[in-house]
Amino acid sequence: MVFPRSLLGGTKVRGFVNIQSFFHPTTKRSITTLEISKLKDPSLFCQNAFVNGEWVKSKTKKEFSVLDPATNQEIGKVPEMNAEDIKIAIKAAKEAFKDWAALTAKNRHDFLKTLNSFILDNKNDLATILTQENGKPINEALEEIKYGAGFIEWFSEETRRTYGDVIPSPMKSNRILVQKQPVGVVGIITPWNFPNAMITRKIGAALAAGCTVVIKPAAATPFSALAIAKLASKAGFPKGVINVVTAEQNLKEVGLELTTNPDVKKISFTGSTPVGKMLMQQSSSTLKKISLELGGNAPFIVFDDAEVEAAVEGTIKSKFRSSGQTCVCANRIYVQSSIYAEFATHLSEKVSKFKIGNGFDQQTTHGPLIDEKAIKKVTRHVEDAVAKGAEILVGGVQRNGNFFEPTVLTGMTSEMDITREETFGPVAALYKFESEDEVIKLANDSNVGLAGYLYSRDVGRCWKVAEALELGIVGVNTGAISYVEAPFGGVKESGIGREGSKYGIDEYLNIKYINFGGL
Ligand SMILES: NC(=O)c1ccc[n+]([C@@H]2O[C@H](COP(=O)([O-])OP(=O)(O)OC[C@H]3O[C@@H](n4cnc5c(N)ncnc54)[C@H](O)[C@@H]3O)[C@@H](O)[C@H]2O)c1
Ligand SMILES: O=CCCC(=O)O
Repeated sequence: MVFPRSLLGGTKVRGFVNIQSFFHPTTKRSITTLEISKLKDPSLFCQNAFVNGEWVKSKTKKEFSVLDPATNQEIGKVPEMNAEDIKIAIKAAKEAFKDWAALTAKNRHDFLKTLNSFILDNKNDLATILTQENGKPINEALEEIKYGAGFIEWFSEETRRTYGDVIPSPMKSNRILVQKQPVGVVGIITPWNFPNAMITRKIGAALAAGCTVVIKPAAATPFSALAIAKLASKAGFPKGVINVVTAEQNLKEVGLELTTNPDVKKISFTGSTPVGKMLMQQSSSTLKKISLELGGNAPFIVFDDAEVEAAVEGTIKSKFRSSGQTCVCANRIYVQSSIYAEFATHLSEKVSKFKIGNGFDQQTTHGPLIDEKAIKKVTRHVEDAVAKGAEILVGGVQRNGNFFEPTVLTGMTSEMDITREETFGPVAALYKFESEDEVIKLANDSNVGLAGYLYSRDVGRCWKVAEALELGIVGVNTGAISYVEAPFGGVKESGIGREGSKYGIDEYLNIKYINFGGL
């Protein structure tokens, strides 16, 4: 069920917002328009998988369709691969590994630097492919392409800094040497919400370290991954170093092959916590190294000494990026009681001005959700909250297809589903709190710990609360936290390992200790 307009009281909800202004008529654009048909370089739109330097179909001869989430129109088809196909890709990556790992760091730097410049040269086409398959507004897609290219550039530089150590030995005749070596073939599994950057964040580090990769992108967004492979192939990467495999129905057997094949030495996964746990379990059979970037349930805390306008801006940045479909999106917004009403009013005013629509329309500020399943989850969260006493200040309604109105809820309590589950949609849920100790306790009352945010002008409080939060990432007086230079990752059930930053490359390196004697 979705909320009928009558339940929301016509065009006004609690005197705040004209919800009619949400609807962006251009959402009704012709479903025959496919922006990918206008690419400057049409060869970037690839409908085959990429294995051992070749564009291939599946042994199954089957394909699956990829839909534009804004219109549900088919964009194209990619191969439905099975375990046999994946074995071939893994074998290619294994064969390529020896030579790739043996290159000098400077050689690998040069390959990655070329890929970085090819991505930037083609950023408009890559953004078009991304918006077509993911739905996010074109300018946001462009930002993602630049963010994604940044990881390739960053790790092209880090490859030359994989330093070892010489450690003082307890023996006069010996020296303890530490060398870092690539782990081998890496299986990479990525989600649909950042179809470009979640791949480049991993392959940048893996390739820089000297590993080769088999990438399995999300079934909803394979074209961004295949476009990266096309550019890598144009950049001259040797065959087998980068492979991209695709699957939808055969997901389980493909995942099983990647996680149990003894030639894969590491799994790097970004996605939901339940799938991450399962892949970790499967990977234990061959004891693979593992990195997991999983779900979050970000607390966003606004103390009464914060600048309310700045906190509202930060909330919008954090909560509504990609229509709420990021792992670091604010999920529980805790506002101190004395400024709660003021904060809710300001936030609602801003949110009511958003324009939902097709990502290719310049007026659109927020695109569709990825699919019907996502709409159902958001709807369930809103319905559950309302049934348990929350009030809708703005939105709360599904529009046509995969569009959901950006929503602000007040009167949230711990019993509501949103408190425990990541909504992954455009719902700002406001909770009232009284004291610092209380809000730290509430924020930490979660099985996951990826990102969180706090706003206050009291420096002592900022330090104390930031250190007390059980999270991998804390934004203090900012709603933006993602940079290639910063370590990205969570604690608790949000995952294992860090991506980006100077730490990211270590996830793809083994430490070898050489006891050098006879001196
Ligand atoms: N921590 C991070 O850096 C980060 C970044 C982005 C997204 N996420 C999380 O990702 C989730 C949303 O993404 P999603 O819905 O695509 O997650 P998901 O776990 O359903 O899927 C992620 C990837 O895993 C694949 N997959 C699913 N089942 C599989 C199986 N049995 N074997 C092998 N592969 C399998 C999917 O095809 C996809 O490629 C959210 O929970 C979000 O918080 C985390
Ligand atoms: O969705 C999670 C990753 C988004 C980011 O890198 O900021």
